[in-house]
Amino acid sequence: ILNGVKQSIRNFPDGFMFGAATASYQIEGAWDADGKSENIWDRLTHSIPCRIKDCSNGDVAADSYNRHTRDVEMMRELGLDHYRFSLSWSRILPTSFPDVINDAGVQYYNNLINAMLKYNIEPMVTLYHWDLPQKLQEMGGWTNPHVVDWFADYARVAFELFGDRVKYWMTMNEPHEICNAGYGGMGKAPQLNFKGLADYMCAKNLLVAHAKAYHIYNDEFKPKHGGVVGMAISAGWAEPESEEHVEASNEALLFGIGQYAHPIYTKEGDFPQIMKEKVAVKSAAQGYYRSRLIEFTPEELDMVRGSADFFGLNHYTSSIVYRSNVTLANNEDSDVSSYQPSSWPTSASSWLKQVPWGFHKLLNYIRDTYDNPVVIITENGFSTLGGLEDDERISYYREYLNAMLDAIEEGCNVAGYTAWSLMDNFEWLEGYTERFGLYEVDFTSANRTRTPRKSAFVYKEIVRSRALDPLYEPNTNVMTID
Ligand SMILES: O=S(=O)(O)CCCN1CCN(CCO[C@@H]2O[C@H](CO)[C@@H](O)[C@H](O)[C@H]2O)CC1
Repeated sequence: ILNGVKQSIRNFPDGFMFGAATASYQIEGAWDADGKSENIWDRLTHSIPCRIKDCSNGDVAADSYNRHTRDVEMMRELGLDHYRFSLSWSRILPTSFPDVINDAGVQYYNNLINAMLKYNIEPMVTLYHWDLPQKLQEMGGWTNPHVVDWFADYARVAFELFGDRVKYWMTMNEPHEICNAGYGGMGKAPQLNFKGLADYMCAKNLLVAHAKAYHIYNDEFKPKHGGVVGMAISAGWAEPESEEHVEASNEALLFGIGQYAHPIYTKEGDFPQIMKEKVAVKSAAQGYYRSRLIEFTPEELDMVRGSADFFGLNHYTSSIVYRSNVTLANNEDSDVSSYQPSSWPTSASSWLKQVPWGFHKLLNYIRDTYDNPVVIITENGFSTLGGLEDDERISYYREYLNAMLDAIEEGCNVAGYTAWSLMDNFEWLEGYTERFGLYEVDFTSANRTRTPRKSAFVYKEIVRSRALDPLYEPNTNVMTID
């Protein structure tokens, strides 16, 4: 009983998978060690260092390239079922192409995977988590249609190298960040900032590249290894400001999650109809001869439709949306505006507010819009400015897991949950100023000491007991491997 309210313990479904996630550029370091070649984040952080808030970079980061033993120990301390990490394309293929395979780089991933399997921790591998080889960006990167073959060739090498032990694959992490933020804005490398043009080229090429990799796995590797392939799509919930803005909310979701989920997870495939219509009309009005949104060919439509065995979802927060009546800037194709009320609990990240009911609504939306696919939460987590007594992060995890259990009780087919992140890491343009780790990393120490936060002990107990007990108070004196 807490404040007079009975606190009930909630159990997770049998077989539910609990994990934690990281990404190559954010944790590995060793940016040019043992034959790895330059990627677009090396280039951005080295050429314009203070584009990053603290003028830092991932040259060393958490030094996981040299510390996979400690990383696996942390997974064992938490008792994880799975660990999601990404492969560095330019560490495995230094020329970007399969003519040269970098054995030292492959060895790092083999050592990590083999150590995980030794302790029954399921590797969940993301092929691409934003660290494109710089050479490929110089040839147009994701706006160049040839990226489909570049990515497919890289994917086939990864399936050949690790497919005998890795059963859970994701092709891309957060296509919206890759394309809309990286090519349509300044939010991510390469900061091309051609909104309404390069972002749409990226979106189409990325989806076709994803599908090609999916079919390679499905045709050439699944028969002998039996794994699954999906994509980790990021999505915030869009809550209508009032009844009159419900249509604006639907449009925000279609331009957000729908841009990447519709082509893959709906029966008809393709970009959402309203997106195609709005961009075509706006493009014509601007005097473009063709729509700025690049169309799929009929063959591409068929290739992309149904190209996933599960729905990977990265979710953090929500916003309030309404139909804006301001005249839109050029190439702004969705006339929907959004904001986050100042009353919503904050985090160390300007965009991340604690809105658990938004998670519940988003899961119901995915159930209803994409015919209740198997969903794996591939990222969910909370940022602080540091410190080990992270009660806010504990509250966030409990609230979001509670909301997820509500959605599961309403029929949402959620098979697993992955906390972002196992450890503090390079938070892109925010550098090391925002911390997402269950483990704190001391970036001033030579061996990048990892220390469990209070939230690590709480998450460990959730994984051990397969239950959510809002009253559990951990003993944080010593972390053990049980
Ligand atoms: O949600 S709303 O629509 O109300 C506002 C959108 C704000 N976006 C959401 C996605 N986020 C990228 C998340 O990025 C993910 O999360 C981690 C923490 O940032 C990163 O470290 C991971 O690498 C990345 O996969 C950037 C900000």
